[in-house]
Amino acid sequence: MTLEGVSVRYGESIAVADASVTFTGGAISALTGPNGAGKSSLLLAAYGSVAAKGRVVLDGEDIGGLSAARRAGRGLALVPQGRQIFPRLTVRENLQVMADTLGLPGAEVETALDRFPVLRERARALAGVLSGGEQQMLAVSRALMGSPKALLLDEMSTGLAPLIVAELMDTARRLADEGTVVVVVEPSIGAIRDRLDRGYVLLRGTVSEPVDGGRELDAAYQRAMGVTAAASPADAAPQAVSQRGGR
Ligand SMILES: Nc1ncnc2c1ncn2[C@@H]1O[C@H](COP(=O)(O)OP(=O)(O)OP(=O)(O)O)[C@@H](O)[C@H]1O
Repeated sequence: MTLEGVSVRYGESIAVADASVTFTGGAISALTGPNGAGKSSLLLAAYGSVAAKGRVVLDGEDIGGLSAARRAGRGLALVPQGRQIFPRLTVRENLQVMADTLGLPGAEVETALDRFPVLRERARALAGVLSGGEQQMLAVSRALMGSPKALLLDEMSTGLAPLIVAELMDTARRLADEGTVVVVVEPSIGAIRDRLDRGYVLLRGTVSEPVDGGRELDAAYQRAMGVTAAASPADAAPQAVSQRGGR
């Protein structure tokens, strides 16, 4: 999946500045950077939840002009920050809503319940009473309905116990191994860095060169932040790049 020249503005303020980046299938890619750097805005722009300029190419098709619902129909899935499940609906009903939205058969709800054993056990519980980790599993399982080509996970690990994060990353790895584009966005990648194939640092709306390996990405992030402290804002942003290819 390729984002080309994506920009997001909120009034006068520029959250994402002409970002170009390719996330390939078969790999877990990360986007990291400090709070307010524009990470969520870039994901929301890709998903179509905020107005943005630029191209969003998935599987060779520019879906940048489509609504979020149509992008979902083309195979793009987002687990937003805060999960955004329906707290007053049961686990099963949350999954049913997605099945209805995407026009999927009821069997897909059963498949989604079986993706994490805890969802099957809590199928009739209100989603709002689930623990944070259980809600995240529900959000991920719901996003995977319809077998997306690309899965965007915004701050998936926030507030979760290491074992839950590990289970979610196992799922991410399985998806990547099947060829799915998996993108995790985290302000701190320490807990998952050994699970990452490559990544990018986002500073003030500008995306860095790709960095191979989670440890290397962590180091690049630290360096970028060090440079920020020592130099002028214009010097601080990593070099923007334009890449082509990928899914
Ligand atoms: N709906 C909005 N209206 C106005 N400004 C916004 C809106 N959403 C985000 N911003 C601003 O855009 C900038 C980028 O925000 P964004 O949430 O994309 O950053 P982020 O890197 O995801 O941050 P965090 O790690 O804290 O979630 C910030 O300055 C933020 O205040």
